[in-house]
Amino acid sequence: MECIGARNFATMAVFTCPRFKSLGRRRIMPRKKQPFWPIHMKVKCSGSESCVVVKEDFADEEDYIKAGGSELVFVQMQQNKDMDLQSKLSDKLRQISSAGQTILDLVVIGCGPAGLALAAESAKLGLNVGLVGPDLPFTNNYGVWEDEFKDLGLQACIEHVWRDTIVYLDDADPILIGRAYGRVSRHLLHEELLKRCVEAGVLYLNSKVDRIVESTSGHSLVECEGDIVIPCRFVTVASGAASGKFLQYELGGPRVSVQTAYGVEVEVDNNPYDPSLMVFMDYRDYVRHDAQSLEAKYPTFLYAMPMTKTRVFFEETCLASKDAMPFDLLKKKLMLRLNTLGIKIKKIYEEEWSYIPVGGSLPNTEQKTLAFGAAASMVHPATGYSVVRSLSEAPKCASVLANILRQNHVKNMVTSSSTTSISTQAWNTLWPQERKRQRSFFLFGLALILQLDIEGIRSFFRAFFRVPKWMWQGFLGSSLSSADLMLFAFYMFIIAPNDMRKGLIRHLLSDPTGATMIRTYLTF
Ligand SMILES: CC(C)=CCC/C(C)=C/C=C/C(C)=C/C=C/C(C)=C/C=C/C=C(C)/C=C/C=C(C)/C=C/C=C(\C)CCC=C(C)C
Repeated sequence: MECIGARNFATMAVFTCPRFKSLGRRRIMPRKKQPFWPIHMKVKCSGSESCVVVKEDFADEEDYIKAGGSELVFVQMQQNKDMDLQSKLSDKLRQISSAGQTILDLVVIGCGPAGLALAAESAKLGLNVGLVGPDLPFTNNYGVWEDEFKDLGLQACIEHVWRDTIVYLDDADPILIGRAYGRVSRHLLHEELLKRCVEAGVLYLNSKVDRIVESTSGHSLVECEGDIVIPCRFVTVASGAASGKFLQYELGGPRVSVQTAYGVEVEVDNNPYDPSLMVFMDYRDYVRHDAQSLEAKYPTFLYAMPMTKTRVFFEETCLASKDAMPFDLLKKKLMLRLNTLGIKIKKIYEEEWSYIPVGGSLPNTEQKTLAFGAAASMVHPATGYSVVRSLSEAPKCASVLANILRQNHVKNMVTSSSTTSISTQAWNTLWPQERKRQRSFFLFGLALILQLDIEGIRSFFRAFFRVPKWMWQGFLGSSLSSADLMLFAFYMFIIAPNDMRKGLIRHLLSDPTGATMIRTYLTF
């Protein structure tokens, strides 16, 4: 078995889409037309550490693309500490399901931040909760606004805080945002969420779900590998954007776009960035590309976290594009940028490839199976951020599930029609009309960004960061109501230069997302 030729396997997350067969130096993906099978391979890395490659399981490539458009591959190191905790949970659910007597209130599929948070919050409210998914640590380096993470009581999981955040759009005045930014330790966050699950009594099963079926008594049966079947009242899929195999999405919605990024955490000489400031976006030109070139087709920015003067995490990011920007190109742009800035890389600690589907359709809210996190289209379409929203909505979603179960007395009496109607109630709480209005606005914004070239993006963000702080903060944090978003739109319109104003009106009148937004706003 071969690994990707990265220098450090400890934290590398790799996401590829079918277009990208080659990542870094070695080819690890099955070629087109080969069947898609689950891969679970142990690989020897440095010393006693071992890596695991896991690929989601789909019937075929088409099925996979339908499910979310991308092929997901995670390469990561298993860490004993995290694994020990999960394994403790593991045995219990296996025992219960083999005894075949207990019907759980809720089974959550997926052990990422969204799945763990929802499982813990639901169990805290007294529900019998099972959690099923692969036994793996988190892979992503999350960046968050410090105040938002503090509000979630997760401050202790932030490993580095910058007192302020800066945006460079051109060589003129940079924009100081006036908000502290933090880097989340994925290990601490994982441990904290696991601890919450253990304390709340979540039952864990380290397995892969094959299918979800309905029993004649109205319960759902979660069929896992190894002939384990878990009966439950509710199933919630929280296994990320590629959860399409268990869910149906609305037909005719907007196409999924993609946010791609390539990052390196490095030791450098000549770092020009102030270590007390987090660089949220650096859109300055470092090399002039021919307007027709592939590089110009994908406007990118640098996202940089200077941990010290010499240790920095740099990430070249394409905010959104219709087709995923090739990773080779992202990497090339990053290296050219660093080179032009005179930054000399002395050592690479880790590399990160990030592929985040943004936009796309909402889940079909008539289905019985529920979804949460990226599987429930909770990724912010115009920014790609999702972890804070999932963590902050987990208690609300859990309390809705708990109330619905209580009100319907389904602990003693479940029929297929009652569970369908309680699923509808749960879906309506997750995606009420108000949320749909907000999302239609974000999708309109996403479609706008997609058609801008680098100059257009610069003037757009110049206007964006000039609206009152509560507006742009609320926009990024998905906390503006649909009415606030209208106010924000008018504000942007007023302060925008004339050509941007024309562009906004043209986009509103001609892009299908404009018509959808107006329709959604008028639906009550
Ligand atoms: C690993 C992981 C997880 C990750 C990695 C990756 C990265 C690094 C990422 C990053 C990202 C970022 C930084 C992002 C950011 C973003 C932003 C800032 C965004 C923003 C956006 C904005 C928008 C969209 C806006 C919009 C606006 C609008 C739509 C407006 C409109 C207006 C109008 C229409 C007007 C009207 C008026 C009349 C009619 C008069």
